[in-house]
Amino acid sequence: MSFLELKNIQKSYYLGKDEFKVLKGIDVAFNKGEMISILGESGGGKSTLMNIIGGLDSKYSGDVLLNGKSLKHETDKQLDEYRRNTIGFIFQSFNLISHLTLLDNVMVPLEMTTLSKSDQRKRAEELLNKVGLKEHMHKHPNQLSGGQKQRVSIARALAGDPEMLIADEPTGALDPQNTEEILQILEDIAKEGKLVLTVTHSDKVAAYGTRIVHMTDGKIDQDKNLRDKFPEQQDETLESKSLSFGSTLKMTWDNLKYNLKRNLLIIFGGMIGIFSVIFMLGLGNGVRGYINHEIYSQVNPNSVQIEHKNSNDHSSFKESDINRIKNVKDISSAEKGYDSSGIQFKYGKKNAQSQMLTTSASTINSSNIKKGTTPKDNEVLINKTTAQSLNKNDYKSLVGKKVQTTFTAQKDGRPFPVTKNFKIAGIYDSQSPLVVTTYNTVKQALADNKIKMTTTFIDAKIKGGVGNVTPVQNKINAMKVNNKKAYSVSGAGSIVSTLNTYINLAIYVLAAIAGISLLVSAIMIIVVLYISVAERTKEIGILRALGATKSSIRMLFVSQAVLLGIFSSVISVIVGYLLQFGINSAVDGAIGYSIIQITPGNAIFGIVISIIINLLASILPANKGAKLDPIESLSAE
Ligand SMILES: Nc1ncnc2c1ncn2[C@@H]1O[C@H](COP(=O)(O)OP(=O)(O)OP(=O)(O)O)[C@@H](O)[C@H]1O
Repeated sequence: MSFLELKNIQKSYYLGKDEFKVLKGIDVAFNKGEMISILGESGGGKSTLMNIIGGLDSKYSGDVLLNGKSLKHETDKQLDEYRRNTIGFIFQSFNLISHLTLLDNVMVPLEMTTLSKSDQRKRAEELLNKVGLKEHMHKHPNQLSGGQKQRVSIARALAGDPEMLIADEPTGALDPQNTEEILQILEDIAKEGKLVLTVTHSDKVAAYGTRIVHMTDGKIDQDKNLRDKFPEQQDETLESKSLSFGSTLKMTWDNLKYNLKRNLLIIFGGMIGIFSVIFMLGLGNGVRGYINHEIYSQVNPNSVQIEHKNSNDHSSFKESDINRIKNVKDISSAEKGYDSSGIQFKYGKKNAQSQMLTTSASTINSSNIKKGTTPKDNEVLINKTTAQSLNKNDYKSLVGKKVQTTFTAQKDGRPFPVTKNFKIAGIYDSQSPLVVTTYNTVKQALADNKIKMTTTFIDAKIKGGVGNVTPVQNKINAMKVNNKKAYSVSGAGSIVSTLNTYINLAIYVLAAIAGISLLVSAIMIIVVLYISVAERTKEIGILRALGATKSSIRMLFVSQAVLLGIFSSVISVIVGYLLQFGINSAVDGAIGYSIIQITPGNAIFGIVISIIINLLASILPANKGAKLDPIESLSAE
């Protein structure tokens, strides 16, 4: 059984409906240790035959048998494997990958073997040494002479330890001296027991082989042994695998570095979109935080007051009302409350006024109390403006002092002024002109005037964040007593909550507008990748010839897009944080608040969205690259 056997191989090309028969029935057998020169007229079908033998073309009739096993009807994957394991290609135009160093070019087939990284490198260096180029291994192909390039391509063809070498016009572009040297290397390879198939036009080159096969008009018309073939050797071959993700990534990385300026521009373009989104979100967080901070410093948004739905109803709330409110989910407490408008103070000769007396201490944020504490029985908490009216020079000294306080109550359906001396428990600084005291204090003051205490509102507190306020308010507003809506809720929380909804809406609209530039960068990535596929068509052909699978080619472009996305977004995040630092340092002094707050969540969102967009943008170009025909790609200029 021969190593390689061709049986009645026929191949036609079609131009429209016209059939051009190129191979018209090739029957021939080759063995390892042979150095075969394929001679023939130009256009006789030699390259077409080599493509079939090399597993690059599977559209033919007849059969190619390798060790008796047919190559036909094989899947793409099996043909990829066949090229990796069995074939090494050497081309007339060398077909080295220009953005990789010599070492990396030779490493490509080795990365498709199961050898360890260090063994791969060792073997690549040995092979470069064998062809006399070890000291040039860090150069790029464009820094070499033609003869040197061909030697690199021989080293690369041998790297995967193939059983057969296909050399299509290997010396076509070389001077006589280099031709001689290359042929010597090819002969040495045959001597090692490999099958070497060399396509040539030159009789001189053909004479170097052990056998000449001549083709005319798509058929073999001469098959002549020149000398004995070299002995076959049974040595272990390298086990192959498809290109690993890491190797693909490294190739992409090398390509990015090779086209550095262009890629920096693309990264910059992508950055604009991601940066705008991250920055808008950060600014939104800052503005929302600032507004909330300002509001919360004045009031407690989780404190609500429940009044009668009917504003003409001045009746006292009952225990049953309080229990009803207490049972509402997320209400942490509900207490009797009293309020009255139009408060007057007298301290010595000084008078002052305040808008409202309330028993709801929680409406005042305790952090705003400048001096003293919240009031106990027979005490009041007043605001700074009121205190300053009573003692301009040293308002804080009023804490602990007694002031005459007058508020208006209802007696027999008429307004009735109630006057009593209360101790000032504390002074707070806020714009709300409230006077706070306890329920019992009011009750006692009214009793002194023979007035029955009325609970004018229910003072309730809501658990959790400000987000709980609106739902709880809605529930209470909807509650019915005797089939009628009974309560009306007021408090700062619902305003804060509504305000936040509007601010969030504005942030998302702004971020979405900024996001339009992401669409632009996605289109940019699509265009760039299509250009990249066009530029790297030859490289795709080379990689496919070396046994890379379609998915490896796809991965090459997907990883290019993803890497670009990672770089743009990570730089955007860094720039965003730097700008945040700069702006906040400048503004902090003026408003006492960090107005830009990019959260880790925003940063991660930016990076993830950038990767997803680039990933999606890479699908079409990457598929185009993967589907390219290896033979056509190899002939790309
Ligand atoms: N993709 C193709 N579509 C149509 N015709 C093709 C295609 N590839 C090759 N041919 C034709 O097939 C014939 C054989 O081409 P092939 O390249 O195999 O010849 P060759 O013997 O290698 O020639 P040369 O020595 O000049 O390289 C030629 O006439 C060529 O024009």
